[in-house]
Amino acid sequence: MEAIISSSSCVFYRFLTTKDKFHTFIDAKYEVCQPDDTNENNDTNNETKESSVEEPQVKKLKWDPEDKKRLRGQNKSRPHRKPTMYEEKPLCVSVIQGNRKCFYGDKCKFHHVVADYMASKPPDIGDSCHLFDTFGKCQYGLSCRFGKTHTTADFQTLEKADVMKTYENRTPVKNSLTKDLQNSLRKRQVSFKKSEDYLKTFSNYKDKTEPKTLISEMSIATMTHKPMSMQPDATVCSAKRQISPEKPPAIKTAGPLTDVDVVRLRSCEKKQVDFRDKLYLAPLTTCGNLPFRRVCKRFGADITCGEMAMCTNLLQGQQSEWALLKRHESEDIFGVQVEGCFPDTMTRCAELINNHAQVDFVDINSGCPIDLVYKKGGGCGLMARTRKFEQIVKGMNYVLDVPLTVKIRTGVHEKSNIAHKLIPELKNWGVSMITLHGRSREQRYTKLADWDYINTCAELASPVPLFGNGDILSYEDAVKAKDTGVSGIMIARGALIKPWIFTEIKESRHWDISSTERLDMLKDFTNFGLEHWGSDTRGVEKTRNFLLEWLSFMCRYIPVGLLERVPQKINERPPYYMGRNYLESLMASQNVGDWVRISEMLLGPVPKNFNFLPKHKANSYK
Ligand SMILES: Cc1cc2nc3c(=O)[nH]c(=O)nc-3n(C[C@H](O)[C@H](O)[C@H](O)COP(=O)(O)O)c2cc1C
Repeated sequence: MEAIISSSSCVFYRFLTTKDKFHTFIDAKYEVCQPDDTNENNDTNNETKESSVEEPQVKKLKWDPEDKKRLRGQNKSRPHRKPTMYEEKPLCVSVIQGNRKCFYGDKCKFHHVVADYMASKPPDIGDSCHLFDTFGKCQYGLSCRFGKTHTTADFQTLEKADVMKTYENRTPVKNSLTKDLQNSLRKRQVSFKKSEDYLKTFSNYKDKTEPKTLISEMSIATMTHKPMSMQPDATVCSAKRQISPEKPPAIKTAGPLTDVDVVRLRSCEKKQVDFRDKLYLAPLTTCGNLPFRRVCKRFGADITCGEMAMCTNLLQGQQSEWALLKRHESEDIFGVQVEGCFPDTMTRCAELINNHAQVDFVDINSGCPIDLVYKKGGGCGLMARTRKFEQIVKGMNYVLDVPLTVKIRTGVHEKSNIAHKLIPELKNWGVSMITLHGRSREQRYTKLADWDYINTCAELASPVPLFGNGDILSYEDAVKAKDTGVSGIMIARGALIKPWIFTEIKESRHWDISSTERLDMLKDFTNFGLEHWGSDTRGVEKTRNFLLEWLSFMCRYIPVGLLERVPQKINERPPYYMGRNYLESLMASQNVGDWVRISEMLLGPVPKNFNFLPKHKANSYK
């Protein structure tokens, strides 16, 4: 290879087009792992205090602190700096919000004297504030890093009344956790009436406080909720009628009593979502945040899903976990993904989401391979714990008014696929859609997804829609995938590498996107990020961090105009090449220093002592 450019932090080589320069790219978001000694065929998982359902066969998992060091897929050793560390003494929120009384009084360690804060504040990043321009008001006021445009010489903050009017009574982002709900969850004052009804069907359920209802006499089997297309309405509806408690509780309404207050949705009246032939942006921990999803929506993604949330954390009212459920108004078909391993917590969590969030579907992540989840019996561990899986699916389906979907893998071990055995069961248990990632847990990303197997499974799943997932990076890949008979496709890394893949698929073309267009896309992301995480130093650094995580995938894109043969394949490592201009070369660099440089074009210089190592370390080379 011939070195062309050499700068302090990066070296590019002219793209020599011999095939031998391509070698398999082993992506290991979650590193490749060995089969572990969990007994897959038994319910060998832990019973923790979170579960009140007795499971006599359950073997306790011993928590060995030494194991922590060995947890795979966590990348725990990477340097971690909280965005709060970048500002020594921020301005107190009480001052930002208009000099209201500081809750912490004398003990508050933040600035209260505006002039002192302004003297120590780092310089502004840009001349216009996206929040001020868009909403007519910047809630970060004096602490905004683009604040000059909306701050007067005597430190007053400005507002644009006419622009503000457009946003009156409009909430572009939904599903925030309210303080009231958080307090109720912490004090365990939230009612899980429907979940309790369901959980009482277990003969070994411990809650002795509630009198038994009709439900306890019913077999779980009668509670199966098959999608409308598969089951005559009468079967489902009569089962539902039986399980209502004999005396319904008094109805609380916030106005006159209407049908909506009295008549609950029957399972056959569950909200329906037409999943077929849609492009589904995969749930992506860390990278699939709300600003990134907004970018993908603009490029044509049809279905979006929140990052995986842990059901126990949601039930505890953890703010950071609830942030994963947030939905932007542009996300018209939006679901949330939850992970858990017990029927009681998963059922309650579904009821909580049903009652307090606006979602179109709820997805169970039974494909997650990471040790932290798998060893507890969650993620793809559930695929081998069919009894628990059944109870979870039926319980969640019972409490949800929206469809329940499931994401699975081919199986746990490489040479023993189990998805085909599970799919007929999932149909019977009543899931509304199945996504199949065509690789096993053991394989991670080392081999190509098995689309022949996905095809077989799609036939088995019919009439329940099955989405195929794995290795789609071009519209040709998508066409081939659809030909296998799947109802739709899910795209994960392909969207991170080139979010415009959705446009390419919809328009059946290769888009030789320019580096300026890509920079504009990154600019949109940073603006959405500032809206989402804030335009103060903390928000700017959070936005930068998520931008860098994304750039660690995006650098793998090779511009169409430079390819010897189209399309680029996901499992081929991009060779070193020189772009058609400086920016294109910079965007192709696999050096963290260059990603940081791109972030500086959009978000100003990094703070002192800044360091970054991507979470998904397979993508970081320096
Ligand atoms: C960065 C990253 C984060 C992911 N996070 C999740 C997740 O939260 N939930 C999930 O079900 N799968 C997650 N996955 C797996 C993807 O959804 C998808 O199943 C997998 O990457 C295969 O699709 P692909 O070949 O199109 O990348 C993640 C994958 C990546 C690369």
